[in-house]
Amino acid sequence: MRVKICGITNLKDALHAVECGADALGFVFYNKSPRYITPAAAKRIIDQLPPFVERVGLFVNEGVETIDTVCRYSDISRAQIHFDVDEESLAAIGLQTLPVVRAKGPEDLTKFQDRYRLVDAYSEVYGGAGERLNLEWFNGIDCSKIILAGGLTPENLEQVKQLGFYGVDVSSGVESIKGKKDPKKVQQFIANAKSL
Ligand SMILES: O=C(O)c1ccccc1NCC(=O)[C@H](O)[C@H](O)COP(=O)(O)O
Repeated sequence: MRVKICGITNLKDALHAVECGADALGFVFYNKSPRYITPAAAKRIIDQLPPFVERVGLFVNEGVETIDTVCRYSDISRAQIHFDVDEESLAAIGLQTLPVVRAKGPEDLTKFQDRYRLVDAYSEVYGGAGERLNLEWFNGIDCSKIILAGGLTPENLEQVKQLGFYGVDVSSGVESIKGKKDPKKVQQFIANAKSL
């Protein structure tokens, strides 16, 4: 099970998550988020990371040029797209992408079904809301290219064991306050995910 720790705002949390085995770190470039980080601050963190860590930049309602510019400057390896896009728009972005499905019901789970995608619970704040999805929606769905997000915690990860997700993503469920990760929760979340 791959693990993304999202909403990284400081070097200490970034290095701790990597030491615990995180496969990816998420950097929120949406300035209305309590986890917002500037491209310059993200670059300072990313420049200190060891090899083989996916650096995911999160974008809400940004144009291709902005996405490309920020990702190139901050050394982001994949752009996570939190707004409605089609395949043509994704292809125009100059690096690997991760489309986000903000699911309101099971009918949303087949969007981008041939792609690796992050499936999150729909929320008005675009993400990081701590809201769960109904896992029954995934029964009978090929989850091998889905990264599950939304209200996950070290304690509730067990519930997703049988569904065959490619990975899991978490932000608020491993925080002490918004924008600050709790080291013990991060360590437990990653250990539990890797044992599924
Ligand atoms: O985390 C945020 O504050 C955020 C703000 C705006 C767009 C996306 C955002 N996060 C996206 C993520 O991938 C979160 O990790 C995902 O929504 C799960 O969050 P949580 O339910 O808090 O684990």
